[in-house]
Amino acid sequence: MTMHCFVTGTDTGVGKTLVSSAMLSSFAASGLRAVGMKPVAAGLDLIDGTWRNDDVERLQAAGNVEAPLALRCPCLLRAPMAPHLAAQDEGVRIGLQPLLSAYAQLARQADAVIVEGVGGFRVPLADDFDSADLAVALGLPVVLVVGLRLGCLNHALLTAEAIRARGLVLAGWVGSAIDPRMLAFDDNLQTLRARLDAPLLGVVPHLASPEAALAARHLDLRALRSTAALAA
Ligand SMILES: Nc1ncnc2c1ncn2[C@@H]1O[C@H](COP(=O)(O)OP(=O)(O)OP(=O)(O)O)[C@@H](O)[C@H]1O
Ligand SMILES: C[C@H](N)[C@H](N)CCCCCC(=O)O
Ligand SMILES: [Mg+2]
Repeated sequence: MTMHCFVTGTDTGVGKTLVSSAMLSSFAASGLRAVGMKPVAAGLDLIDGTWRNDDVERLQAAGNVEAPLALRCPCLLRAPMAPHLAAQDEGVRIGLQPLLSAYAQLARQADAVIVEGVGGFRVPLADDFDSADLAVALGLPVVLVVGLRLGCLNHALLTAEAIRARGLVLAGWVGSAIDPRMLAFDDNLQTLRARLDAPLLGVVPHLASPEAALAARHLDLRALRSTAALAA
């Protein structure tokens, strides 16, 4: 059975990479061939003479399939900003076909390709397509990461609506406690549980060391199996 999915979030900086890495770590530990893909990454840092993107590196570290960078991240952009603007600065245009082709190649080598979107669900990628169009073109079940902070109820509900409006399956959602001081934490979670109408795959508490394997302890991915079977 394949467990490929598209991970989106309520915003940028809400825990998509942490949760995607935790999913990869969990799938790899259960014996699946798991690989992370970041189709479009914006933000390169010069580390030891090499330009690196933190998301791409974290996803790679959490998976167990060796694949070339060109497949794991076909579109690496320098500036940490909206990807279509970063692309414009570099005089390039983000195209859908290279992203789909890279995904197809990864999917041939893995049981679980975890595709991390960029920012929130409707981030523009070019004049004529956005991140939601990419999810549709990939045809993957979607996992929504809700960064638990004030404002996340509205963002989560709008995102779930947008996912379903495109005919995609919201396979599950994960809460990530990005704000350790959030008021009424449990009541907010309960509100999301009651209204998202999708399986809760876990709540990652605010971790002092936000690492994949530690976050994975808070996930239960069994509910994804039924959706994966539908999508296969
Ligand atoms: N549960 C948590 N506990 C502690 N820190 C967290 C938690 N979830 C996320 N973080 C931290 O919040 C920051 C943003 O998380 P992450 O990089 O996973 O977000 P993202 O949604 O992938 O962002 P981007 O849109 O840039 O890809 C990171 O520093 C991460 O370690
Ligand atoms: C650079 C950052 N970490 C993300 N990768 C890009 C987020 C783009 C957000 C665009 C927007 O919704 O305004
Ligand atoms: Mg990320």
